[in-house]
Amino acid sequence: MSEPISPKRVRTVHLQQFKDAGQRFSMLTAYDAQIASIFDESGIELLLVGDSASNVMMGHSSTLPITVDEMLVFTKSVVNGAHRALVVADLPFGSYETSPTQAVATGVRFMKEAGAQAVKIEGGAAMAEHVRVMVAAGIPVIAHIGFTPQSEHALGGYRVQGRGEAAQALIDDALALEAAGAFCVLMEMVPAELATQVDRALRVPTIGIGAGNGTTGQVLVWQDMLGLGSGRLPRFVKQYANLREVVGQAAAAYHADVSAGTFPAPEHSFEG
Ligand SMILES: Nc1nc(=O)c2c([nH]1)NC[C@@H]1CN(c3ccc(C(=O)N[C@@H](CCC(=O)O)C(=O)O)cc3)CN21
Ligand SMILES: CC(C)C(=O)C(=O)O
Ligand SMILES: [Mg+2]
Repeated sequence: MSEPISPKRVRTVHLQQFKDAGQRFSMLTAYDAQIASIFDESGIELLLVGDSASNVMMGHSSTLPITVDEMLVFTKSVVNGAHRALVVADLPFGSYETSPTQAVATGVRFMKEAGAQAVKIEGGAAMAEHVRVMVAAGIPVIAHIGFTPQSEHALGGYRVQGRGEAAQALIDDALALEAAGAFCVLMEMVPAELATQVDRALRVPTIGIGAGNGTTGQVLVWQDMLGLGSGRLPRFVKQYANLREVVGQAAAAYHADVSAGTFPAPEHSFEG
């Protein structure tokens, strides 16, 4: 077993070192400074300011409506809370697909205005030229393939990608995006064996969500992982805590104290 990789500040080069050393790294989403600092201090290497903020922060039913300006606020907040982890911003739907020029312009905003150290875009080989031009402009890019939620209407719903004949196309997408200069390829809802095969076919590290145990890294949406939401969780989530219960019980206890007149007590009050 090689020495654990534990940089003072995580950079893209370290993620390559993880893969080269046969080690795994972790990514969680974050949308605010306090949660970012907790995950940062817990050793999470990568923080994703996901466009899942559209769902978990704003209450929309998909990622499609969130805007660049909204994502910039969440990204600035995470950058302010993160000291060690690498902060990656999701480029939202409609902000990069039109052209490599549009993708560079949006990526530059996330780096210049919010301090993101990398960005993520959804799409396969059709986005390879976008990635190439972004990387040439100095924007580190994670390529997101498999189930790409921004394309849910084109894909016909939330479903596993790359089964059967589609497997080769997914491998080809991954290779094209690596060749274009993506420093990482993220796979969402892909059969475990296929994701493992992609990780082995690529030099660069892979990150999985619903992609089994053979990717270099893993990512989850933090509210799913910590049990803050109310809905049914996707199969790929492991729930490590039940914050909804903790927070709900605390709020109810506060409400009861206020109703009963037991909060505030003298120690919470000021004398004249
Ligand atoms: N809270 C949250 N968690 C996420 O993981 C997430 C978001 N939001 N928003 C953006 C995308 C959308 N994602 C999702 C959301 C739901 C399923 C889901 O319901 N999956 C089911 C059905 C799979 C199938 O039928 O093949 C599952 O059981 O996994 C999958 C991916 C992942 N991302
Ligand atoms: C689920 C992850 C990969 C994501 O793209 C997001 O949180 O928006
Ligand atoms: Mg996303």
